Amino acid sequence: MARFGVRLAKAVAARGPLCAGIDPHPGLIESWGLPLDVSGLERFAVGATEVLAAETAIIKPQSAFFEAFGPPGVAVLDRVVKAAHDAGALVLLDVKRGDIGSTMAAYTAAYVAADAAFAADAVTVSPYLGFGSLDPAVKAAREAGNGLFVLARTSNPEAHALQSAKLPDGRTVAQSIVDDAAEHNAGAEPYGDVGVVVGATVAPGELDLTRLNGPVLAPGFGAQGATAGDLRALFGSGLPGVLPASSRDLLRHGPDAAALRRAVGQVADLLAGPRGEDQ
Ligand SMILES: O=C(O)c1cc(=O)[nH]c(=O)n1[C@@H]1O[C@H](COP(=O)(O)O)[C@@H](O)[C@H]1O
Repeated sequence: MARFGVRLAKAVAARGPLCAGIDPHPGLIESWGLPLDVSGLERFAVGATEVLAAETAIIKPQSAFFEAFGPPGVAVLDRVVKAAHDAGALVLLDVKRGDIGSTMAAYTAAYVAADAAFAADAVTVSPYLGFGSLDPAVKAAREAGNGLFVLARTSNPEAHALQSAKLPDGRTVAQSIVDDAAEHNAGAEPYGDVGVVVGATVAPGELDLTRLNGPVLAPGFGAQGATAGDLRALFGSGLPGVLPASSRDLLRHGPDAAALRRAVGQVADLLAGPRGEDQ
């Protein structure tokens, strides 16, 4: 199997950069007229995935909403991963794992090793036990042709104090994470397998991504207030390697499949700009 970076670039070239989030919030499940139980979760999440994964390059199921239903919810998450692959999308499992290296190795076996229990193409990981603690995951993901997205500068307002704090060498914590990811991606074409997460809500100029040579997941687009214009101001007008991610703002258009598809098309138009620049 080709490397994750190669597979992702190909999928984005074919279907555009939008990453559709599958976040089964209780309020959304109910707004789709479904019961707030595992059957409702399954109809919501698999139904949304079947539509969105046929339209987008990459789907990002948020594990927390499935875990909230206990083991049967996690079984639904597994079905979502399979449904996304059946519809031709890559799967970025949003689990935000991060632990000491030996425990990371176990998470790797769960998500991104060659014979992982969940067949994700990539997962979100947290570097706040030290970027080096992620090394077992980087190694195993690479060997399996999979990828990682490392939290660098997240979209939530609480993130600033910690992630924008300065290290003794003058860089911010977030910049040091981007730089560590860049080392893993050096020389890879079209880009490497170690992406970073940079919220679409982050102020332009805070980070230098020029050496990253990896994909950038940009959540916060839509429901958290960031616009296509904000994305262009933050990442440049071509948005190279950037995957704007939206969950609630897409899912609220369901359960009607045609309405969900239309919502994806509208977002794609906004991202393509320039007419939607300020919307
Ligand atoms: O890693 C993420 O996906 C993530 C990082 C971040 O900085 N901010 C952020 O909102 N997310 C996730 O992205 C999704 C955002 O959902 P919406 O705000 O509904 O589009 C949620 O699943 C969050 O957990």
